[in-house]
Amino acid sequence: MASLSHSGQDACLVINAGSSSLKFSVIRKDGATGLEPVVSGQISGIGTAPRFEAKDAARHPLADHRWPDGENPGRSALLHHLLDWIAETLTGVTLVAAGHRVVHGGTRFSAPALVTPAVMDALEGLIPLAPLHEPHNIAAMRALAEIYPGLPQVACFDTAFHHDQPWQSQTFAIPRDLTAEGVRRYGFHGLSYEYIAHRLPQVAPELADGHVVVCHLGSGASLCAMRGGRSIDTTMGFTALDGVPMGTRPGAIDPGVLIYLMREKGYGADDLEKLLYHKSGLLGVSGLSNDMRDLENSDAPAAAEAVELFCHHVAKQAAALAASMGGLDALVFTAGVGENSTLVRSRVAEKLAWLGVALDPAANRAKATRISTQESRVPVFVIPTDEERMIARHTLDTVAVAAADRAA
Ligand SMILES: Nc1ncnc2c1ncn2[C@@H]1O[C@H](COP(=O)(O)OP(=O)(O)O)[C@@H](O)[C@H]1O
Ligand SMILES: CC(=O)OP(=O)(O)O
Ligand SMILES: [Mg+2]
Repeated sequence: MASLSHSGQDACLVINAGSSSLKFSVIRKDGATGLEPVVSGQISGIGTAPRFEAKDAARHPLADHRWPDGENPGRSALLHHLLDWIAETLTGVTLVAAGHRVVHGGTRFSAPALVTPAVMDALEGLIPLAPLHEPHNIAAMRALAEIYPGLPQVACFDTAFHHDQPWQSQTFAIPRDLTAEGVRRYGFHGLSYEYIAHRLPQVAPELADGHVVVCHLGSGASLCAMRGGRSIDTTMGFTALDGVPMGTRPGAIDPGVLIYLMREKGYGADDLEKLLYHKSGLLGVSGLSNDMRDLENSDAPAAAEAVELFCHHVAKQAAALAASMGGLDALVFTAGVGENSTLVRSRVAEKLAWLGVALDPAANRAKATRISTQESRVPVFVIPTDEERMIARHTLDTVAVAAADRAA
């Protein structure tokens, strides 16, 4: 077992439970404002072929473990594997806080919150709005409370970044009493978009006030229209089902389909939830896999069709978001698929050529930061996201404010 000794260093543990992954990072404060990862990694391929990888600060491998075929450990076993590994490996690091990505904050949470039993109960109430994520976010909080009693924990919300969007981006065309109850569009992947909003001015200062569409394409996928670093509109809505197709979710679907399935085929709420969260998207269309890598490596026509449908909707939504904010000055790709799939980026860009998008194939293959040609009217960037860094920053700030309040 590798051991990392960083004696006397105060650090923040970050847990980010996505739909196909469990990402983590231990991040220490470096000077007054800097943050430096001590160790980071993820369990990817949850539900298909789980793999645990961890790297030290210099990105040298510390762990790489795959479970044997047929042994498919559940979420809870994988979380405990991860937490045991962290406890055994990180000797000498003093954890001063833990931060969690929490997918849904509902109407109550629009900023990071210290985790208390009452907060956890409130988050339990949001499980029906994010069944693929919220239970795992809460499970990580409860597990850490047992292993590290007294460690301050902070919930950082995916919905918070979208909180101040214009009303027309947040409102469904339904009776106002339902809107007032909170049946509205919230948007997700906000920690990722917030990180990109912070990185973009460093990568392209001339775009500080530009109209930017950010494509967060992972196992869950959404797009965000951003101007001046603020969210103007996004493709996900009340839940993380809306928008573009994903690993196992369909994206936007005519609600009439759901009424048809209920009336004519006897579907109940649980059947619909299974269909929409677990059996649709790339998996449903290909009949093979929810993982973009498997589809790109397959010769099956249905795999190619699934990739094509995904790219079709990403391009269509990018154009819709450009209309929503009144322009398109740059396009950004991020997250698992956005950062790694040359094919998806190139297909999406081809479909947006009429808007002035032109990729440089060599730069695209090389995963350069700027992948468009010099002539492209719309520059295109690949910017790796870092939700964990965003969570660490919010967590340490929230804990410091709480300590100052107690001292006052
Ligand atoms: N080299 C690659 N080529 C294509 N797709 C990739 C590659 N590496 C990762 N991916 C895709 O990224 C997805 C995971 O993205 P990620 O953002 O980590 O997801 P999430 O956080 O939603 O679980 C995988 O399901 C896989 O489809
Ligand atoms: C909100 C969401 O879909 O998250 P992820 O992409 O991490 O599954
Ligand atoms: Mg994710």
